[in-house]
Amino acid sequence: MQGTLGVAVIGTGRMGADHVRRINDVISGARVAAVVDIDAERAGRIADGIEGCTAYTDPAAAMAAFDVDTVLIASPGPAHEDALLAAFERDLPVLCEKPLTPDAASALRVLEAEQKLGHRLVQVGFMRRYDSEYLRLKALLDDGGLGRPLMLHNRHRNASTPPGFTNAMLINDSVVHEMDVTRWLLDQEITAVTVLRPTASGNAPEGLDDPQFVVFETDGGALVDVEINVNCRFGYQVQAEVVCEQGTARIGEAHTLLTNTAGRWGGTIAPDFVERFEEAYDREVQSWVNATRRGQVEGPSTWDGYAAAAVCEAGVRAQAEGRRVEVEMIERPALYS
Ligand SMILES: NC(=O)C1=CN([C@@H]2O[C@H](COP(=O)(O)OP(=O)(O)OC[C@H]3O[C@@H](n4cnc5c(N)ncnc54)[C@H](O)[C@@H]3O)[C@@H](O)[C@H]2O)C=CC1
Ligand SMILES: O=C1[C@@H](O)[C@H](O)[C@@H](O)[C@H](O)[C@H]1O
Repeated sequence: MQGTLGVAVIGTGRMGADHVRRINDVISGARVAAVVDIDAERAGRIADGIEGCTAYTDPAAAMAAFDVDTVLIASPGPAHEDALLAAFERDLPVLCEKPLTPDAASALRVLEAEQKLGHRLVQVGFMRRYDSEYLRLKALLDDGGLGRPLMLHNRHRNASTPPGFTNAMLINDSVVHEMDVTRWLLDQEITAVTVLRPTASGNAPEGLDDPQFVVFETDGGALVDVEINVNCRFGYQVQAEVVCEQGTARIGEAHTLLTNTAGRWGGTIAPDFVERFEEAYDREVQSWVNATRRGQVEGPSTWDGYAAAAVCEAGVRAQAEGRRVEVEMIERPALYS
């Protein structure tokens, strides 16, 4: 696909609006040709500020527009399947925000639909794979100098959660990122999940058990733990430390300016993911546009989205039933080998 790509951005909430800004002002090779939201006023407001951009309430109508070449899905997870299948009908490349879909059965339907097409169309928005610190950690592990990875410790802290955030969302919306980075960094599949809960924080809203401690086992024999702590109040932190046979490596602690002043030493903590992962989102969307213009599909695939959904399903059951749950997954299809 040559020339400037016309993108239809579906869902113009927090992430969608940020991706619209990114496509307009930050990256090259694409423009926002359409925005779609069930909230017509919201979509209209965004379209009004962009030359040549049309607002829609129906994703399929936007995809049918003559100037739409690609689709960026940033609606809530339960709306992804319909939007993905509509994009497949028109053979349009898609960048789909995580999660691919909210459960393994719907992710499998999407996986099967893409296989019927016979070629990949989807890049899933697991943006940590584009973060400079995670990329360095991945390169170090692939280099092999640290030896075999034995353990991976993760900390995932959010300042607060939006209203209505549930225990299942803690797994499906938040820990899903650690599921993806575990599979990607270690190049191993997750085979079982256990969820433990300490005493709930006084900051946790009614009905949410926060923080939680999640453990993954992998088919390569590694153990992975995740502190998920989404109402920590002090800011947004994502950290990882891998313990290998010949050494350890850690990211996420000092990616900021460090100052010494008045008897104090330290840096700042990002308030949220939009700031902490700003460069990663930029790199993710630019890579998607570049690959699409070359006629290629790269990055986290529908298979990665399905695998994460299968691990999420085990995680939600492990959480609800208070026991270790094994992950059930199909064999990796040839299209994703
Ligand atoms: N990669 C990352 O770090 C992050 C990814 N996300 C993901 O981005 C997606 C959107 O999340 P947010 O922007 O936080 O949600 P949001 O609630 O701020 O925005 C969602 C928007 O989609 C619209 N919408 C709802 N159903 C729709 C449909 N069927 N068709 C079109 N529009 C529809 C809503 O009216 C709203 O404007 C989710 O999949 C979420 O998991 C969210 C936060 C961070
Ligand atoms: O994807 C995201 C949110 O949906 C989720 O709620 C946060 O916990 C994550 O840190 C963020 O990256």
